[in-house]
Amino acid sequence: MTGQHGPGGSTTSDGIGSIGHGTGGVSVRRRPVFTDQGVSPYVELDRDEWAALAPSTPLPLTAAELDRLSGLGDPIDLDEVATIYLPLSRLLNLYVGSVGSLHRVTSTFLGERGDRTPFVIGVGGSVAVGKSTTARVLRELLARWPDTPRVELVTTDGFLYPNAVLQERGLMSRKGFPESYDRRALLRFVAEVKSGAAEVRAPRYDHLTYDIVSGDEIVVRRPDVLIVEGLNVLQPAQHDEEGAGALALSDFFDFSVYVDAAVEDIERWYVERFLRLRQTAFTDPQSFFHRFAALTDDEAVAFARGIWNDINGPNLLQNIVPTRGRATLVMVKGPDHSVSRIRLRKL
Ligand SMILES: Nc1ncnc2c1ncn2[C@@H]1O[C@H](COP(=O)(O)OP(=O)(O)O)[C@@H](O)[C@H]1O
Ligand SMILES: CC(C)(COP(=O)(O)O)[C@@H](O)C(=O)NCCC(=O)O
Repeated sequence: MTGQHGPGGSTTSDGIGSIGHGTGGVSVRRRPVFTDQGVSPYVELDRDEWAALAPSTPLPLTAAELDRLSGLGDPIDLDEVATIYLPLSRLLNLYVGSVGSLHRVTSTFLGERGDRTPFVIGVGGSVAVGKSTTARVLRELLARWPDTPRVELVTTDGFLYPNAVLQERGLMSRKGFPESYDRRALLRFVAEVKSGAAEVRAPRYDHLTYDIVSGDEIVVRRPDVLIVEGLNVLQPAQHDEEGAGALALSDFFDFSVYVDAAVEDIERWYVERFLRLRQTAFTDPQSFFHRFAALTDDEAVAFARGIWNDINGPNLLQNIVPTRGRATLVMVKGPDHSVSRIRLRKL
């Protein structure tokens, strides 16, 4: 995947653009991205160009808060948050304002009371690319903007079919593939939250037992922002037997982020996380992976690579990468997780 990010190709010249409005008002040259298919809808910014958009607001997170945020022991550093994630939260904050105005215009036109509906953000990408970390950082940052104090984060794993169903359908080794989810239930969930329903419930997945927790639920109560994080959030609509067009989950997104990196880096992050979990979560006798806690390092690496090669790698290439061009923003990470480039949809 290296060198094939986003709608592809190298960047060429021209166009002027600025995010402006509280980002320092920087005016920078923006270049349309040309691909084999023609002009892409994205503008591409390298790390420095993006960093120049950082607002002058003081960093609203303390080191202690960041510690809490980090995925599994690899804390994201404060500098990365200030440089990359804070400007992104400002852009999202501007979108929240604009989408709210549009919504009010529609309500006025319809002669309705303009109740605010949650702003919905999708965060997609491979297993182990850093979706959860990105989503958690965005949740903390967005909650600090005055107009979006209530931010809920939901992961799509709650909509995986329970293991018993996956086993019955021969899908246990396809966990994370689109067909391993109850996609209708997921779509209904997001549509209900977006429609402003007072209380919407989702099932909960437990990574420890590797299964849906029966009788447990996540309850979402009219947040200002809902972040939906998962492998398949940008999948196109499923068509029914008659071929009639259905809605895609992303039809309910006001903004979406695809977290991208080279496949070899993501595989390494997956193996490293597996090794860390072996020393922590897997030592719990309740863990689905408990039997692997006693593996030697070499055996554990071979086992994690096996899962990557059989499940997560093929899912990334077959199902997830093809959805990248549907995101509003593509965040490209280098080998150390630092963001090297950002593509933002302008057209
Ligand atoms: N920005 C980051 N800086 C440093 N480490 C990160 C960053 N994002 C993710 N990681 C680490 O990479 C691994 C995968 O991240 P995670 O957010 O759990 O991925 P996903 O939700 O996509 O499976 C974790 O071990 C996490 O700590
Ligand atoms: C639970 C997941 C499918 C991720 O689900 P998501 O929240 O992205 O919908 C994934 O983390 C997973 O467990 N995949 C199965 C292969 C593996 O054990 O890595």
